[in-house]
Amino acid sequence: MMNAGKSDAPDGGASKSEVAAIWVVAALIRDEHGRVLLQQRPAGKAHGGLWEFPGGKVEPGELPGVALIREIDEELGLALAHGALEPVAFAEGAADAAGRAVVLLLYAVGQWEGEPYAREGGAFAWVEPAALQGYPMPPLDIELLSRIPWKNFSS
Ligand SMILES: Nc1nc2c([nH]c(=O)n2[C@@H]2O[C@H](COP(=O)(O)OP(=O)(O)OP(=O)(O)O)[C@@H](O)[C@H]2O)c(=O)[nH]1
Repeated sequence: MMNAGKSDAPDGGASKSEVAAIWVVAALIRDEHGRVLLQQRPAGKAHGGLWEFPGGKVEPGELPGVALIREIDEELGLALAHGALEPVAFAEGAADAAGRAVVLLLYAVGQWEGEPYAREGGAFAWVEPAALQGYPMPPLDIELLSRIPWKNFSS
């Protein structure tokens, strides 16, 4: 049913034509022990100090999987295998005052190579799945975490 009043839809009430989506991709990377790689956002940036699934913005015209491979190489120096990316969950944020909404796509990474190092500074950590909730995260990463079907990823 159409809602003529103020909307509580994901666009936060902004007119649809005023909302621009930012597409962001993130990786669920696990090591041989089943631990998950988290990255800490640098202080001074939006959500600074919070821990997120590593990734970044999709560039205009770029395929999400290609963006994820690029971002993980740029940020952590890991090489992901394109054929081994599996969509897991997504989360969508309300538009902010500037009419900007974020759509965050999480991919499980079946195969990767290299040793992570923080190429752009900041910290990263390998975290047991049961301990992930102890790491303060931005809102959409919290949603993704709640949607991960862990039974599909038993080690
Ligand atoms: N991972 C994540 N990103 C979010 C959330 N909410 C939200 O607005 N974002 C925004 O989504 C974008 C993620 O892209 P990014 O990781 O490349 O961000 P960045 O600050 O390094 O951007 P930059 O490359 O322009 O410096 C950022 O603008 C971040 O603020 C959220 O809940 N989780």
